[in-house]
Amino acid sequence: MIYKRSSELFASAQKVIPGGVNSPVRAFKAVGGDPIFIKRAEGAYLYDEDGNKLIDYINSWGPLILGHAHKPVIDAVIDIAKKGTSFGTPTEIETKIAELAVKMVPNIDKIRMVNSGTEATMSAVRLARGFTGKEKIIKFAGCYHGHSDSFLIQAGSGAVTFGTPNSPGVTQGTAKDTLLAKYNDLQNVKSLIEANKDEIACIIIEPVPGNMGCIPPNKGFLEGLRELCDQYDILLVFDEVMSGFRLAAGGVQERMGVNADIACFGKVIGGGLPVGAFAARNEIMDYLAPVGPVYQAGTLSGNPLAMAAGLAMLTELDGKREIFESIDKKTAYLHEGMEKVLTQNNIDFTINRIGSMISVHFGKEPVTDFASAATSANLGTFNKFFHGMLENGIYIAPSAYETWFISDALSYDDLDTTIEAVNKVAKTL
Ligand SMILES: Cc1ncc(COP(=O)(O)O)c(C=O)c1O
Ligand SMILES: NCC(=O)CCC(=O)O
Repeated sequence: MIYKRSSELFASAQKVIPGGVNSPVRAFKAVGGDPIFIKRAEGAYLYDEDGNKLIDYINSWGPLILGHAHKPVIDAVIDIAKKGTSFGTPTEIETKIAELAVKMVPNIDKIRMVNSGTEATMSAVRLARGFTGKEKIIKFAGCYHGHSDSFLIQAGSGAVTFGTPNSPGVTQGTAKDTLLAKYNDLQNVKSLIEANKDEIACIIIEPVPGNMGCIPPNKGFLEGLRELCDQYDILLVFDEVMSGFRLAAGGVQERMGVNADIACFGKVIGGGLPVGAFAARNEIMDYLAPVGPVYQAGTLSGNPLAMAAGLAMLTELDGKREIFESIDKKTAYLHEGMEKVLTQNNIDFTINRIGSMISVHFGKEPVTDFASAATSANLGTFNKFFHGMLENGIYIAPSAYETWFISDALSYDDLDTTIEAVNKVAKTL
């Protein structure tokens, strides 16, 4: 594959944009080489500026669960854009998407729209603090909740990929209110709570983490957190930015039957436009301004284009619930296929999967938390794997700490092509 024009565009970008990218994970800094500039995309495929066609396993980092340029979403955006792009007033479509989200997600009465997953989690924590009158929060090492200050403590995703899980710029004052727990370790959480009695507003968690690879929660772990939260009067915040409207119509709350007090969304809920949201039962949501005292706002929150894209996406998912089964089956097929060829090629690996979240780790040991994800990251092997896949026309995240984002636009032929590419690349590892 030739990436001449991409490299030229990257050279120009670097002069005026830090690192040439508007979000660090897009850079290939961890794997080496220049990022690929995309010209257009359709269904399961990206077409880059040099005319290469790639099978896409990033899908805009999750939102495009039905593939690129999905017609109902595109049509909805075009239609509404002709009527104006933003009014700064309430619009009917905001109520429509809220009604649909409240219907699809268990255990929520009201939802507030924001512009990103970061805003959703940041606002959820403020709400939890306001509601409980307590200040500390517990987060888990390796979980990523966006880039607001409280969360850049042992954060996953790009923060760990680029070696800054604790970012400079976060004050000591803020950092001291974020207590760090080990994922899948209930005893550790309990000790933290005991040591900070009556001070913890919420536990925030990716109920199925995707930002240290995909890590399934151990049996009883989420249930145990729910019990601890009930026992100690702590709110449980599920960050479902990645898992929401993906692992089930109602996210992890539905799929695993554990209720959160506040659920955060992003990615799929915006259909590829900038949307985040947080939701809870009335008692909690009515603590928000203008009803309650906790302030939260946004000039472009509930933007008509974004709401139209999100509504079209959720309408598709709600109307065709079989999509969730279809995408799970495709991911299971990919899982089995990759497992087979990696085994045949004597590669040390672990594949983690729940539904349509999957990650390949180049180590034999189980990957159950941040420490084991880091041990199995084997960056040298991963980087070779990444570039080998790319050379074979397969685009996966340029980081050993990301889940693959599967879309239902992938055909079984695409999956076979991918498995064959894994087979070829495995011989070079
Ligand atoms: C679980 C999780 N929470 C929050 C975020 C932040 O979302 P955004 O990038 O839209 O700010 C992300 C994605 O990056 C995420 O994966
Ligand atoms: N796992 C990280 C993401 O999904 C977010 C992408 C970004 O930060 O650009």
